[in-house]
Amino acid sequence: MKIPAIPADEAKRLASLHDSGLLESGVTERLDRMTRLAKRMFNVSMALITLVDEDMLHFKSSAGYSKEAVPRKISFCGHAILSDAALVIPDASRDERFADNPLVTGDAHIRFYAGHPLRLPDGAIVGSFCLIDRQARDFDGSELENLKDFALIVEDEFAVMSAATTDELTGLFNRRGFDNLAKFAIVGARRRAEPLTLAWIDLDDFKEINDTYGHAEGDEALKALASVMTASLREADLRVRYGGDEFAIVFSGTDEQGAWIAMQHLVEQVDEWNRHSGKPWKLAFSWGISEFDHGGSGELRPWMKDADQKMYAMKVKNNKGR
Ligand SMILES: Nc1nc2c(ncn2[C@@H]2O[C@H](COP(=O)(O)OP(=O)(O)OP(=O)(O)O)[C@@H](O)[C@H]2O)c(=O)[nH]1
Repeated sequence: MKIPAIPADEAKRLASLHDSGLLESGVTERLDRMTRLAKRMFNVSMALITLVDEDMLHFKSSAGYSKEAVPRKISFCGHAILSDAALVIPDASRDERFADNPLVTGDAHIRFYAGHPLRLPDGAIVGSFCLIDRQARDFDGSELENLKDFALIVEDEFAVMSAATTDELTGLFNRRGFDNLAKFAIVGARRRAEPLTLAWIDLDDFKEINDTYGHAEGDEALKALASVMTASLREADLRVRYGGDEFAIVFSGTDEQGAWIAMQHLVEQVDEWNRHSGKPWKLAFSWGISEFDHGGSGELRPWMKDADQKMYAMKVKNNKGR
């Protein structure tokens, strides 16, 4: 069996996939309609929209298949993301790359596979639109064109999904993105019995930057904080501009102490930015952190409120009361 190679731009690809929020944003009816339609139209056992992360193949939508994920190492889609063109395997049992693959020899009994890579708007190939059948079959040129059209529609859908949850100015998740993704982060943390910590951030004296130097310069300050956040935090940390000069970070697999260390690092990086920015104003913020209470109600709002109140206490303490 041939294990899929790792793409040359893997780190960038994974960063785009994680930033897109697609892994956490759950199933959507519009994608399900596409896989159901493809399954019928091509008359195959399964039609899938997959996402390939570090280790696993995730099913963003699946018609005819009920598993949540399979290891990337044995996946067909791990191969499909390596090229711009579709990967077509008429009979996997006769293909040396796949003949002894457990998905071919085992219960899944895959014979035919056709997968078209799926790109995000920034060009990163994050998964594939694929058709699978339990019988060997051919796939002609017009079917290939149809498969490509399905893939292009899904790419448009990914772009819309990502635009709806992205803050245009900073590129971070927006309020809608936060509301969707934080709920998934809670569900995941509960399932894995892992800590989850929220940081709430509010810029200090931001109105003064706007009033003294103009709105465009205020926008520069918001963008600067976003880029320092992106550079100083881990890929898996969810970075959000909640609105105005309010930002949030969801630290997965991190307790309050870990989040505190990450926030200290962010404060240092912002200080460093201030030293070299050449701007007449300084970036400064107040912050509060709150670890998710697994024994509590499981609700998002009380958790946000707790982090916001701690942020506000810091603001008052620093004589920066609103
Ligand atoms: N430039 C710019 N300003 C914005 C944007 N959204 C909100 N604002 C402004 O952000 C300011 C937020 O007000 P405050 O929260 O009182 O700002 P502050 O001066 O940081 O107050 P403290 O939090 O008490 O330090 C308001 O002046 C809004 O007009 C934006 O997208 N761009």
